[in-house]
Amino acid sequence: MKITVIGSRGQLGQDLCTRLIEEEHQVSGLTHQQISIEEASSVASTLSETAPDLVINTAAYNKVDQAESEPEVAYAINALGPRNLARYCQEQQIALMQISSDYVFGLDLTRQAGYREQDAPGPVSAYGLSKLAGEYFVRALCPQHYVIRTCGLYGKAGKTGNGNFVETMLRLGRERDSLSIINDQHCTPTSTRDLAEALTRLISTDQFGLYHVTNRGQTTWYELARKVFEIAGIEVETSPITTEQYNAAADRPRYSVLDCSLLEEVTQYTLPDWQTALENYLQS
Ligand SMILES: NC(=O)C1=CN([C@@H]2O[C@H](COP(=O)(O)OP(=O)(O)OC[C@H]3O[C@@H](n4cnc5c(N)ncnc54)[C@H](OP(=O)(O)O)[C@@H]3O)[C@@H](O)[C@H]2O)C=CC1
Ligand SMILES: Cc1cn([C@H]2C[C@H](O)[C@@H](COP(=O)(O)OP(=O)(O)O[C@H]3O[C@@H](C)C(=O)[C@@H](O)[C@H]3O)O2)c(=O)[nH]c1=O
Repeated sequence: MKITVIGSRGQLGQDLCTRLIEEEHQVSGLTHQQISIEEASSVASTLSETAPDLVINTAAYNKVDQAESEPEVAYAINALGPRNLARYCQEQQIALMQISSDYVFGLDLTRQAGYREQDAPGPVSAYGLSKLAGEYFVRALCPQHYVIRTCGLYGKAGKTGNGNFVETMLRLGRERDSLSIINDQHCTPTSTRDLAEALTRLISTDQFGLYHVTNRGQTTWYELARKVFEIAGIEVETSPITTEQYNAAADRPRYSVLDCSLLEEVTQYTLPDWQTALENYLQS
């Protein structure tokens, strides 16, 4: 298939390009220097050159706290960007895959079971709201769509690019004597290598729709950080704290674990559990 990956220097973009090329797809990667998804003219001119059968959009505004003070910027990239792409793909009758987030959930404070695709979303942050709007534009405007919700991404491009939680912990764990980390936000951090594998399998099915895709199991940021330190052999004192104690600019879901059984049914593929994924990442 002829595939254009937008955000090709990012964590997911890079691993996805590698995996798709291994499967002998004809891949064009677009960097932020080559396309600005919030500009319809940039979308049309760039995509008419690569002329794909499928566009995969991994580009986004990902600064969750900063989005609270500049929600219009987050909305332009995360909502109007996918809208531009959806319009273009619908006009050209090609397929679009949009990557979204577990942060479209969070409003339900009593939730304790993994979210299915048919569960009602309810974001608690400007970032989450902008990603949800992006999902709706793609689902409403482009019939041949995949919308993928995932969580807590880490991949090798995060070592040098925009960073990730695991890399932040490796750095802070070596720099500081003690760290306070949130222990009341439950989710499933996901390796972009495993996510890229799942998405590569999904596009071979032509089963369009909304999918939840994460590694297996669930944890908290505190437990994840402790596992990072254990695997990396870093000795640092860690204290579990609450979301309120951390007092970030943006609120986050207390529970945003995603149930991935639809993906498993459609692709016959189950992602590794989060601990195995983390070991693979830190050992590679
Ligand atoms: N990171 C995470 O923990 C999670 C991410 N997601 C979603 O997964 C997707 C991939 O995330 P991830 O790989 O971590 O992201 P990265 O930040 O690693 O990569 C995103 C890429 O998109 C580019 N980009 C940013 N803005 C634009 C724009 N306006 N037009 C074109 N390109 C742009 C960036 O370029 P530059 O850096 O040069 O601006 C960067 O190369 C995103 O949709 C994100 O919302 C979902 C859940 C968790
Ligand atoms: C650095 C640090 C963070 N934290 C907390 C803050 C936050 O609640 C949590 C994760 O922090 P981060 O800033 O890495 O991640 P955050 O921006 O909340 O992560 C999100 O990224 C976006 C793009 C998504 O779509 C989500 O799926 C999610 O993974 O860890 C601590 O408790 N202690 C610390 O020392």
